[in-house]
Amino acid sequence: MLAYLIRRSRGLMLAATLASVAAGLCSVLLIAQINAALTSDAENRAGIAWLFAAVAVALMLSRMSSAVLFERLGQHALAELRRFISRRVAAADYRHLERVGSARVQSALSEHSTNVAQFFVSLPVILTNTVVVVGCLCYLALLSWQIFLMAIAVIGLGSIGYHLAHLRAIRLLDQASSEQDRLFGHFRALTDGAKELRLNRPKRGAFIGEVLEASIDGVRRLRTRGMSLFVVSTSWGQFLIYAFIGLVLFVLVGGGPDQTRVMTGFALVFVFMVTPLEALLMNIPRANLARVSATRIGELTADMPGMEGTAEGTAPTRLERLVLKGVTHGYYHEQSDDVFELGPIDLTFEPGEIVFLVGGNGSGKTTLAKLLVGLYPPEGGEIWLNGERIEAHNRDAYRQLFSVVFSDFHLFERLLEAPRADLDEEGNRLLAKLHLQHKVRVENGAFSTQALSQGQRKRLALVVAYLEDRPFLVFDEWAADQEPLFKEVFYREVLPELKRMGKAVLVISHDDRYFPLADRLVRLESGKLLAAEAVAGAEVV
Ligand SMILES: Nc1ncnc2c1ncn2[C@@H]1O[C@H](COP(=O)(O)OP(=O)(O)OP(=O)(O)O)[C@@H](O)[C@H]1O
Repeated sequence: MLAYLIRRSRGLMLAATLASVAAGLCSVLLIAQINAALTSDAENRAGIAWLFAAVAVALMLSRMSSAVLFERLGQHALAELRRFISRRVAAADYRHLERVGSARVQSALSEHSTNVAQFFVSLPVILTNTVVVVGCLCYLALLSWQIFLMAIAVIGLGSIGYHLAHLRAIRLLDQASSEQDRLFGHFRALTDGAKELRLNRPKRGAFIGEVLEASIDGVRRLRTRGMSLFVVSTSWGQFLIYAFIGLVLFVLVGGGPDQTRVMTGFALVFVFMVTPLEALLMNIPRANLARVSATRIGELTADMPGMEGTAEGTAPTRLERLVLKGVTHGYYHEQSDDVFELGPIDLTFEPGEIVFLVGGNGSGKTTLAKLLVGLYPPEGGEIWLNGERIEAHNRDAYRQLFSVVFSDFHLFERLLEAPRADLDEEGNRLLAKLHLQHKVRVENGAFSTQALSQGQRKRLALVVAYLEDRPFLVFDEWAADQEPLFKEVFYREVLPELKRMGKAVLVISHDDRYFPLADRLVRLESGKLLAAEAVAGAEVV
């Protein structure tokens, strides 16, 4: 994921890296000038002063550009990631998305994306300071190669300890990330379940104390342990630096003729090198946190199969005949280790026909609707539309045949679905038909408000389905929360009007007094279509 982001903004990345490296080099040059000024005689100093001033200005400019460019990169990366994740989620296979759940997606879009963007803020610090440290080591090598080798040995020793601690810390941060994904689900429950939590004190207490806070604490504990390990390894690294400085200054530098020059050089280089080294040690953990988050985002999006056939096929505009031949679908329930099997289902739909799908709770009506409209590809059997078999490559085009109001429908702020010139006019006509004209208007392609009752919002969803003007409409218990007047309007006015318009309509319903209005009644029981003779009333199956 990080590599992908770096590739996406290669030019900016290169410029920012060059600016960081230039800043590092200028820093090292500056220390060399200071050392030269300390040990040179008066007449050479004027030349050194000009060089010093030039390098100081170059350092300021390169630091500025590197920080600005990396800030830009960070924001760019954040926007890019959010775009990327949103697109992947929008295009993901629906069944897979149901399994992943919204908490993981929310976590990836917010915290993980921010962590990854933070990587680009840490990167210039890491780059600049690496150059400074490497430059200082080279300068040390020029002053004394024995001490240089010593420094390398100490750095090697420090790195091993640092690395081992890091491996453990990253594992802890990874566990913290998984817990955090769960935590985002609990945050959602905090608002989605606001009513239930207020009405039931023991439930509220248990949820807050045992579920939410336990999860908050879990993230805190794992993060604290992970980050503490980083701090411990950072302190270990810092200790080694000072141990090395002490060793060189008090033990290794003998009393040779060059002693003052070498000692001044070392003292300067060390003092100069300590801050970059510390900055390096502090910023590597942040980069690692970004890596953990990037891996999470990578996992979420990589095993998110795209919807089939989104790029191909023109959407069908006509329905002549839709046939389900022995289609099946199964849900595996992990906790109870059982499977819900729907089908095999054989059904045919034609334009201008109102079909009622009825059955007890959990009999598989919604699942059958999802199969019919192509949200679930059939695990067995076939779907044929107008003599053409629906397969992976044309499934997305096939889905464009339907308008559905599911029982857990979502209303978008804008009426995105119907780019037509008379959208406002037609929308307001339909609102009036459903007695909503005094509550809400369609203005500039959007509903003026959504602050309505659930039944009223469902009427808005019906307006949207009308405006989409698709050949096949599916209503999943649309009338369930409507008052008797609107049940009458729905069953006796809306459905016949849709029939007259030549639409095929599948109505999932529990309103048995309206069953005789169906052209055909399809009854499901435990995932199986009931035999025709078992249903009284309208024509069956
Ligand atoms: N996303 C899912 N994951 C796993 N199992 C599911 C899922 N959705 C439904 N099921 C299971 O499939 C079975 C059928 O569910 P479905 O929602 O299709 O029934 P239904 O007839 O529409 O019920 P209701 O009248 O209550 O809406 C149920 O036993 C349910 O447990």
